Amino acid sequence: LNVSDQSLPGPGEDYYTLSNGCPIDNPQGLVRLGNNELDGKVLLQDINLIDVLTHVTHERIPERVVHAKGSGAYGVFETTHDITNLTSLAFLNKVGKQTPLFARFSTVAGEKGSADNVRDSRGFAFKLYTEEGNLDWLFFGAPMFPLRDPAKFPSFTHAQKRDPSSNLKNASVFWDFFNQNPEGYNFLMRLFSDQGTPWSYRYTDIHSINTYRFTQPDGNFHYVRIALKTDQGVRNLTQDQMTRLIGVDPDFATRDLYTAIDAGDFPSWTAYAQIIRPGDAVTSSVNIFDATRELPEKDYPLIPFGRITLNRNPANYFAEVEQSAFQVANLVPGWDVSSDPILQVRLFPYGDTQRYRLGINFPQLPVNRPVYSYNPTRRDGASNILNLGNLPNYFPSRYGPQIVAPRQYRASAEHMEWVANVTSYLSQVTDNDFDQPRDYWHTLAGMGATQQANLVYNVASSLSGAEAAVRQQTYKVFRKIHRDLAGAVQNQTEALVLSNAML
Ligand code: HEM
Repeated sequence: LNVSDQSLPGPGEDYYTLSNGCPIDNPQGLVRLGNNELDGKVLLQDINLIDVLTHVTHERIPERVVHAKGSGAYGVFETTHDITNLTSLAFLNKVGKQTPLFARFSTVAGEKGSADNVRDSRGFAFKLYTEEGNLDWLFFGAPMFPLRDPAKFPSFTHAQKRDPSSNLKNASVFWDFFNQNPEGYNFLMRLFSDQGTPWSYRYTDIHSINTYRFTQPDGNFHYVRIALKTDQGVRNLTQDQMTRLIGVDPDFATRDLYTAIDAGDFPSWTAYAQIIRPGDAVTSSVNIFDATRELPEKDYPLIPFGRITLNRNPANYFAEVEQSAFQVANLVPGWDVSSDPILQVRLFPYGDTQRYRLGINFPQLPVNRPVYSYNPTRRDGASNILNLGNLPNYFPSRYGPQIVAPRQYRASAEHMEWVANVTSYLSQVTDNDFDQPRDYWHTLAGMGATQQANLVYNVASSLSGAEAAVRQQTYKVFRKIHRDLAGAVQNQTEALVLSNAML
């Protein structure tokens, strides 16, 4: 008996059954007492009815607390350049090597049924099924994150979501959060430019944001940030195009990805690494462990090393996309985290929420399963499918497999020794936090005649929904970035407030 194969109807098996496989001829019928057309009592004996009703009432599982609306696809990572001098990652050890992967792309703040094309960040998660285990990449569209202090994550998440009282999105709360935490304005500048409303997932560049480490078995390592540049070209929507599109097709980005792959028009991204030598971390122009900061391409050029192509749609959305589970903690030899506090903290919540969302045995689900995994103490638990058969549940054991060649993961960790005082740390906002937003304001001017104006219009559309005190505070923060930007935002927002009041 192969318990991992689900039996689906085949030729000659086209009949309905109870959940135990017992054939039934009338699955829509009712077992009841009484023959009268309108009058009869349903019996508990109606096994089929009780089974199908209890199944439907148990259909829903918790949606992801963030990134709830998403699309998935299978594909392949192809190594295009030799970077074995930087990392021992097995899937990069030969030019031309192909590694299968599963990807899930998402919006961040909206619920599972929310519209795709809203102004929001985009999440891009990849599960690379490498020969040395699953490597998960959980990246963003923007090259920076709004936070560098992880304990702010729950407030940030709540401020973007629905008000606990009205159950409405609340512009005052959203802007107040960022005014209290202005290190996030660098991220806001991207969010409120047209980059915040990408045409669809296929036309978006992708960034690791956090600094990771490319490692070697001898303990050497390089810091690295990854950029995946879309081969389709970047394509964004204006605010008005977004509003119209959401009205016409709230699932546009989902449809765009699915239909492109279905038609054989496979989207792809070129993978680049930005490398920082360990000794350069302290002299770098930006703090490489600060997730609110972009790592400038002029200082850290993009080194190409691969291509991701998506080429197959999932057969079943719930089984494969909804139940997919990506974790920063899914590391493999040659790849490791850095001291970035956001990244360090991200090692914990993904597995934790997935144990709640999917149950303890979620790594056994086909989409999450690595090519090989073995630890005899990982046993039992709800809905266990594999459970290592008759192998002993302890180790080492004379009754189990004899492990002949233990492999090490993260060998480089052994070479990092720390002696330090325990401190309570909270980062401070300084003028430096406004230099990248200011640079971006100037960059927008070079990106096309309307780009600065679009950002101002996009901010005004949102900020005009906030209370006067929050608006005034927002103008103050924008003034730290650029007087022209602040002036334009103030004029347009207050004009919108006035015209809304007259409606
Ligand atoms: C303190 C910081 C962060 C925390 C606590 C956090 C937490 C979470 C949680 C709880 C989920 C839902 C996971 C699930 O239900 O399977 C999630 C999803 C996700 N996060 Fe984060 N996150 C943080 C920062 C980031 C950053 C900086 C990035 C990108 C660079 C990121 C990318 C993603 C992506 C792509 C997903 C969606 C995964 C999927 O498609 O299933 N997160 N995050």
